Amino acid sequence: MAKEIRTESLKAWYGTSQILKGIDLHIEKNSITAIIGPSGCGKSTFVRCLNRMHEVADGALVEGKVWFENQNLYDPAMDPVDIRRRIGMVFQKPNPFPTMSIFDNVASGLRLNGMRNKQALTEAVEKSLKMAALWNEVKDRLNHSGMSLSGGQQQRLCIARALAIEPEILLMDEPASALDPISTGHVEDLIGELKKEVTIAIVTHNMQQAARIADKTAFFLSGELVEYNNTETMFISPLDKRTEDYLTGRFG
Ligand SMILES: Nc1ncnc2c1ncn2[C@@H]1O[C@H](COP(=O)(O)OP(=O)(O)OP(=O)(O)O)[C@@H](O)[C@H]1O
Repeated sequence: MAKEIRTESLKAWYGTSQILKGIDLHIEKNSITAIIGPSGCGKSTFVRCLNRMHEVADGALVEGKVWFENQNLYDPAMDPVDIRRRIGMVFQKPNPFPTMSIFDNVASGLRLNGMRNKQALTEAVEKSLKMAALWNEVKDRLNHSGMSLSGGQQQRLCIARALAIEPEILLMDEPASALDPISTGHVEDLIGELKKEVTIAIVTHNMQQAARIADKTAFFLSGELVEYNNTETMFISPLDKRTEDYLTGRFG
């Protein structure tokens, strides 16, 4: 079931460089929130803090709180592995497990969680591939390598893999930037459908994409959240001059 997530004074560093300078952002449940801003402003770092991936990097540090419903994900009692299961991630470049079949790619997380029953696995794989709008294209070749698919199909396979373990939040870091316009369209349609099941935060460089799919948009600049609003409102009448300059292509 979809959940909301809310950051409170979220700060992040790589070594001595402070990347996030205290972000308060509410990502509402069953919505799509786009994170936009110029290169290097901290968008990826922000989403990686939401599922405790940031801390995996050398010299990385996080301060502040991330509320997942009423639990702070940075509470010492929280298990990062469990958090990453509940808050899934899809990356910029499709990254299917290269030695695995299509079926095994999608089943991998379920098997890690201990699911062994073949019938249950088969049903879950089918459901995830259907949710990722890939089932019809691969149902007759589930035992082929995941690498045999096109780039756009591989990205939908990665989305199916993330969905298989039924995350409550899905973080997407420029999921369509490596795809051609037709595949991008498929992935965008899919994201629009998925918000019924899962809350989505998506990093994108593509303003048109944010305008097409996001309910809410957050504009980041130099590690700060400059503006957050309904996407339409922000695009039509941004409140901050810096947002307007970015949206009109004056910088970034
Ligand atoms: N592993 C790392 N080690 C050190 N610095 C890093 C690392 N990853 C990112 N950075 C730095 O952190 C800053 C923010 O990077 P981040 O990837 O969060 O920005 P972004 O807004 O997502 O950028 P882009 O749009 O170019 O992907 C940048 O200055 C970047 O160079």
